[in-house]
Amino acid sequence: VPHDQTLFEERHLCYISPLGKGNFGCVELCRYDPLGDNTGELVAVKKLQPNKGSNLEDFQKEVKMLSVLHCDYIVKYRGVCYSMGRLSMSLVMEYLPYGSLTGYVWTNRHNITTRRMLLFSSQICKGMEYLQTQRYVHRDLAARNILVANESLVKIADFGLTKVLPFDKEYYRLSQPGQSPLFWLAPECLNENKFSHKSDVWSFGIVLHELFSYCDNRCLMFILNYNNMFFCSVVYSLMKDCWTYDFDKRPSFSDLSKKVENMIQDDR
Ligand SMILES: C[C@H](Nc1nc(-c2c[nH]c3ncc(Cl)cc23)ncc1F)C(=O)NCC(F)(F)F
Repeated sequence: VPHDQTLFEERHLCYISPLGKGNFGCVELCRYDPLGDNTGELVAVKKLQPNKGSNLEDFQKEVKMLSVLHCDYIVKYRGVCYSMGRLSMSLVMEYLPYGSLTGYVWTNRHNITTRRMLLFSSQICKGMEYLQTQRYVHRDLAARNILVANESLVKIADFGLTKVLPFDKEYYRLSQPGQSPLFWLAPECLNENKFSHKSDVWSFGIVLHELFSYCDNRCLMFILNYNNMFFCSVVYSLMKDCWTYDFDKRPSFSDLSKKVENMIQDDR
């Protein structure tokens, strides 16, 4: 029987440190070290806090959704770890050493260029385009949910609120107001609990705003040195496109991908 690479044995999963908390439970940095010689790989392990509202069923859906995604711009699923005799499970993902985009951009705000921001924006668009091909609506696209793999690669993560569109509708209507932080939500989400690829586009506009204001939401420190004024205004018009009130008139992620690619070409 071929060894199941996606099954992690709890006894070999060595806790190292906490990575963060979410509304579901927590994510921890662990080393999966079956040889017991510290040569095992580092992984991010998402543990469900059973009593924290989100139940095992939702968690199992999140695991299933992530396990079928294969894209360079989406955090990689590694597998699951069962404990307490399959009564509880953890989601094992690749560990991205540079952490969340929020922290990365703020820490590196003095030497991060417009070009690199545009590269990150383009990668997020491509990741979202891929999600759209799977009919996934992320519903929580924000800089805090983007991870940095290295100086020139970011990945979309945290599929805890993601929904799959029904086959016959291009939007998902929540039965009651969701848990996404309001600032990132499109008007139709707030007014009608309607989520779609276009409401993810609205959130992408907020991510652009976060990126180009160095994830410092207190003030709009746009990149104001004069040679960037051009990009500043072009980036600003891109954000405004994403914030078109009527979701039918909002650009798609493939439209946005092309626009950002053109801006990167123009930046040569
Ligand atoms: C609750 C957890 N929070 C955090 N995670 C990490 C992290 C570093 N490196 C990582 N590598 C793989 C993963 Cl899954 C997380 C991290 N860093 C800071 C955090 F606050 C989380 O999942 N946040 C959502 C998202 F993953 F999108 F950032």
